[in-house]
Amino acid sequence: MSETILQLKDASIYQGENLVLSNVNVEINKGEFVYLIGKTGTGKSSFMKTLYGDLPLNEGEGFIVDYDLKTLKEKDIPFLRRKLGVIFQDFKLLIDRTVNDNLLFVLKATGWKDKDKMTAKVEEVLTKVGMKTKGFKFPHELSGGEQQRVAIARALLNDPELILADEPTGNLDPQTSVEVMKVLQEINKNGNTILMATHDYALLLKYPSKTLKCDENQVYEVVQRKG
Ligand SMILES: Nc1ncnc2c1ncn2[C@@H]1O[C@H](COP(=O)(O)OP(=O)(O)OP(=O)(O)O)[C@@H](O)[C@H]1O
Repeated sequence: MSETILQLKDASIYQGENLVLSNVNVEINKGEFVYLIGKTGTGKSSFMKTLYGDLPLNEGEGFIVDYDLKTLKEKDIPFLRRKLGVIFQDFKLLIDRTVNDNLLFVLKATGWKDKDKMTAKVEEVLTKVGMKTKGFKFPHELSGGEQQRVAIARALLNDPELILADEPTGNLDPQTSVEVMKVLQEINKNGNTILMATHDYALLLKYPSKTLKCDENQVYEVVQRKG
């Protein structure tokens, strides 16, 4: 039987007083790669933010990696985020330290203590994204695509049950986007569940997968045409 990683039932998503999405019914199972598409302003980021606890869920039901979004407390959020790997359009790397130190910083902040294990973990995740030899570099010494690979490596540090990627290729040229996408596909093949918001239809066509669309305050699954 497939394991449910995310389930929203009749959920409404708000930005303050404004209703962004209503009657959201979405289920994501372990191992799936799911796109979230929709025009600008239709609520993709708000949807993602609700999932990682940046926006509260006040209406409907929402369960994500064993957390109930409806009863989520402020103090639970860091623990929820440890089970999620979040990737943003603008990478969000710390610019004042090397790639290795960016990753070690996250491990320390999430309670890792053993130096050897930390070094081994950093090497493991950098290897997964093809950046093993670049750990000594500072973010500004890397291309956009390389910085995004590091951000993906960072998202993998605590073996997340679900990766939420909000427009991860939004700042990259088409060729680099495909390279980053290949990394995400590889990670998915190795068992990680991924939800990726994007407006890059070229990627969707090249790597077809289950697709959810935000439109007119609704989220629904779209069937991709073949050929
Ligand atoms: N901080 C905020 N406060 C109030 N309203 C907001 C806020 N952020 C977004 N909104 C509104 O919520 C709606 C959905 O925005 P959201 O950013 O989720 O869309 P999106 O689909 O991710 O767009 P984009 O592709 O441009 O990132 C929009 O009408 C937007 O104006």
